[in-house]
Amino acid sequence: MSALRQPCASPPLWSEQAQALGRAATVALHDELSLAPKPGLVSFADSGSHTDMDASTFLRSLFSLRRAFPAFARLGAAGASFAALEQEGLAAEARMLRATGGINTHRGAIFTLGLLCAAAGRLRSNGQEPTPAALRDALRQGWGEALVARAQRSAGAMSNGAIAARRHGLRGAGLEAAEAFPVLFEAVHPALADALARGLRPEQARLEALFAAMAALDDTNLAHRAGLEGLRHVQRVARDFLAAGGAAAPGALERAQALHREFVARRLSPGGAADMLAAACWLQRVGR
Ligand SMILES: CC(C)(COP(=O)(O)OP(=O)(O)OC[C@H]1O[C@@H](n2cnc3c(N)ncnc32)[C@H](O[C@H]2O[C@H](COP(=O)(O)OP(=O)(O)OP(=O)(O)O)[C@@H](O)[C@H]2O)[C@@H]1O)[C@@H](O)C(=O)NCCC(=O)NCCS
Ligand SMILES: Nc1ncnc2[nH]cnc12
Repeated sequence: MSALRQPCASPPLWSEQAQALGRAATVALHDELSLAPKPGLVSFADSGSHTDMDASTFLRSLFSLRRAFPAFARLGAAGASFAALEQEGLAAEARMLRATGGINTHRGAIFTLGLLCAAAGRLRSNGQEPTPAALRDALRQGWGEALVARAQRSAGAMSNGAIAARRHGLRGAGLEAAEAFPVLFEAVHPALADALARGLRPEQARLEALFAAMAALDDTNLAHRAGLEGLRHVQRVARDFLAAGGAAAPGALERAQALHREFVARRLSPGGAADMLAAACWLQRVGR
């Protein structure tokens, strides 16, 4: 057999595409990190409501994850089982924790963006575009049943998120995934896409998307730190911000900055909403 005919002489096209899908996830996490002001969250400006991490902790975490997201996309392209994705996710979490000295920077993001990369890899390997609708279908068809079973199994788990979800009857990360991320696809990504279509600058559009996430998500980080009252407060102020014209309104940046100060004073940190922003930035890059 000639060299040209040998199977696997060069990586298949979808392997390069998996690399691009995964790289877009790392870039999207950087998009999220670099947005400021961002109420209660870590940015290059400050550490928000956190005393154990700053932007350099997040950068170390990002660097440690650079191979994980292409791996998720390749697994998706190869038709991998949910168990294989979970194994990759746990290995990525372990690398993140080694890189950050045990601090949880991106556990939720590994889960959400990992699943999205896997779904996009699956689509690309079938010659399909990772549009929002196609991604939701691929998630449901590929791993929907396993995600539902996982959400039921983990209802008794002892993670911060599971405890908060149980105590307050919230839709945590597992349930969002089991329903193919309704908040991301129905609220956060549309807010980002619409803001860009209206001509807002990328940073303004990301601020709008972050507030859309804060308004709609049952963010278990908030409930863990500040109870149901803290979560509902954040959802209310986010809805008010959007109703007052959002990121395009005069004085929006000052209002976001004032909320940042208030959240820091109350130790509020919408980490789940930050993950939704990153996921929307990834979607904007790969699946318009
Ligand atoms: C499915 C898991 C993500 C586990 O989820 P679970 O709900 O059991 O609990 P947590 O371990 O608490 O993690 C959930 C993280 O998901 C983000 N999040 C919160 N609410 C939502 C929501 N409604 N929808 C989607 N995502 C949500 C959030 O992640 C971000 O915040 C973290 C940093 O916050 P911080 O304030 O520092 O929090 P902590 O250090 O935890 O506590 P304190 O400082 O307050 O004391 C950071 O992770 C952000 O990304 C939640 O934290 C998952 O662990 C799992 O099953 N993994 C398996 C492997 C895997 O990834 N598989 C992937 C493919 S199958
Ligand atoms: N920028 C950020 N600050 C704090 N927690 C987060 N979780 C995800 N992104 C975050």
